[in-house]
Amino acid sequence: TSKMLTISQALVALIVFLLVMQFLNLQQARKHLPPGPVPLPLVGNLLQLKFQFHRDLLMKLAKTHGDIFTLWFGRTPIIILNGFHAVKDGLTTHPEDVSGRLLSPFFKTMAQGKGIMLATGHNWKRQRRFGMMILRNLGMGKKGLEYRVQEEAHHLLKYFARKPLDPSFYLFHSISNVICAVVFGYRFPSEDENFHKLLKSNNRYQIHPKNLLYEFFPWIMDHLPGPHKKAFSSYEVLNCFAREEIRKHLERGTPDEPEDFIDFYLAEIEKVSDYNLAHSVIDLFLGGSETTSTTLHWGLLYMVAYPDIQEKVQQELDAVLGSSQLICYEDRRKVSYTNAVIHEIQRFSNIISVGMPRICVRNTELLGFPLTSSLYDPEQWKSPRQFNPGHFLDKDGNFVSQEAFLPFSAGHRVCLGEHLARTELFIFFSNLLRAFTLRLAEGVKQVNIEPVFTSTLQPHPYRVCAIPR
Ligand code: HEM
Repeated sequence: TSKMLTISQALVALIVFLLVMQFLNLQQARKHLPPGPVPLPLVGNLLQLKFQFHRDLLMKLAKTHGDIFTLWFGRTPIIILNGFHAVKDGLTTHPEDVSGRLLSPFFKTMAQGKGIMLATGHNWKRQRRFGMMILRNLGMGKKGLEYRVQEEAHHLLKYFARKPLDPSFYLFHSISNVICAVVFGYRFPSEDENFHKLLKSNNRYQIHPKNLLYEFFPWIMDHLPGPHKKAFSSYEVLNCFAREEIRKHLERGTPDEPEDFIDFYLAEIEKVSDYNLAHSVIDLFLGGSETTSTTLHWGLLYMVAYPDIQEKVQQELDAVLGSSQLICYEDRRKVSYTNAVIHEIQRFSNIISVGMPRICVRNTELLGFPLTSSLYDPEQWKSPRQFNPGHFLDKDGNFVSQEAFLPFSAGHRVCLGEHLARTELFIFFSNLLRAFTLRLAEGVKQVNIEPVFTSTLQPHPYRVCAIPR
C-alpha cells in the first residue's frame, strides 16, 4: 500500500504541477490581451460566468474592466466588445480581419463550415456574395419579397381574428412562411405536417449550456445522449428537407425566369463549383425565422404594456394610410411615429443581446468576438432601460435614425437579411395595429416585460385579445 500511496501522491503532485503551470501560462498570455477577470486553469472564467454569456453580467464586467475586455473560455481567450464605440470600431475599423466565424466542435459537426452563417474565408465570401445577389434579384418584380410579406401579413390577420391567443406560434408561422416562399417558391398551409416538423426543428437549434460539454469533449459526447444529439438530429431534419426541395427543383428543371432562391442558385451552379446550397438554405431559414418573429412578439407585448403608444400609432396609421390601402415598406417614410416605435421595439427588446462570435482571420492566435449590444449604451440613448420611441424622433416629431442602432451588427458580416427583416417588421406591425387593438386577455392583470434568456431574448409567454377596430 505504501507503494500505491506514492503512486497516487505522485499523480496528485503531477496534476497540481500541471494546473499551476497552466495558471502561470494563462497569466503570461493575459499580458498581451485586454484586461479582464483572472482565469482559472481548465475552466478559464466559465465558473464566474455560470457557464453562460448573460448580457447584464457582461455589462457589469465592462464597468470594472473597460469596454474591451478578455474572458477565457477554457484555454481560449474571447474579447468582449461593449457599447457603441467598442462595437463599431471593433467591427468596422479592420472589417476584413474580424470576418471569420468561430467554428467550435458543436457548429463544425452541424454545418461543416458550409453555407453562410457558420462559414469562414473564401467559401463564406462566395456563398455570402451569392446569397446577397439572389436576394436582391428576388426583391424585384411583381412576386418579389415585398409581395410575399404582404401576402403573409394578410393571412396572419385572419388568425388574429380568433381571440384570445398566444401570438407566438402565429407570428413564427407567418414569418417562416415568408422565407419558405422566398427559398422554396411556395408557402405552407398552417396544418401542413412537414411544416410543423420544420418549425419544431428550428426550436431545438439552440446553444444549450449543456452543449458546452460537447465543445470540450466532442469525441466522448459523440457517443453519449443529450441535448447536443437532439440539436444535431433537428439540423438533420432541416438538411433532409432542404436536400429534398433541391432534388424536386432539379427534377422539374430551372424555369426561364427563376422564381425562388433555389432556382437562382441552380441556374448558377456551373459558375459555383461546390455544393453549399442546402446549408445556405438552412441559414436563411434559421437566420430569418426566429429573429423577426421574436421581435414582433415583443412589439405586441409592448403595445399591450403601453396602450397610449399603441393608440398614437393607430391614429397615425388611420390618418395617413387609411383603412384599406395595401401597406408598402415605402410608406414608413410617411408615418414617422410608427417607424420610431418599430425601431424602439428592436432597440429595447435587444433580442441578440450577445452577438454571434467572430474570429480574427489574420492573427494566428484566433480570438473569439461575441459582443454586447450598443443598444443599451447609456452614452448613446437618453433612457436606455425604458421603452421610449422618442429615441428616434426629433423635436418636431420627424423620424431620425441613430448611429448606435446596430441590431443587425456591423462590418462585413452584417446581417444578410436586414432589408427583408425591416420590410417584415414594418408591414406586419402596421397591418396588425391598423386592424386590431391589442389588450391583455381577460383575467390577466400584469404584463411582464422582462426577458427569458435563451439563445435570443424571448418574452415570457402571454395571451392577448385582438379586438377588431
Ligand atoms: C429582426 C430580425 C433580425 C435580426 C435582429 C438579425 C440579426 C443578425 C445578427 C446580429 C447577425 C450576426 C452578424 C455578425 O456576425 O456580426 C446576423 C447574421 C445573419 N442573418 Fe440576420 N437578423 C435578422 C433577420 C434575418 C433574416 C430575415 C434573414 C434571412 C433572410 C437573416 C439572415 C442572416 C444570415 C444568413 C446571417 C449570417 C451572415 C454572415 O455570417 O455572413 N437574418 N443577423
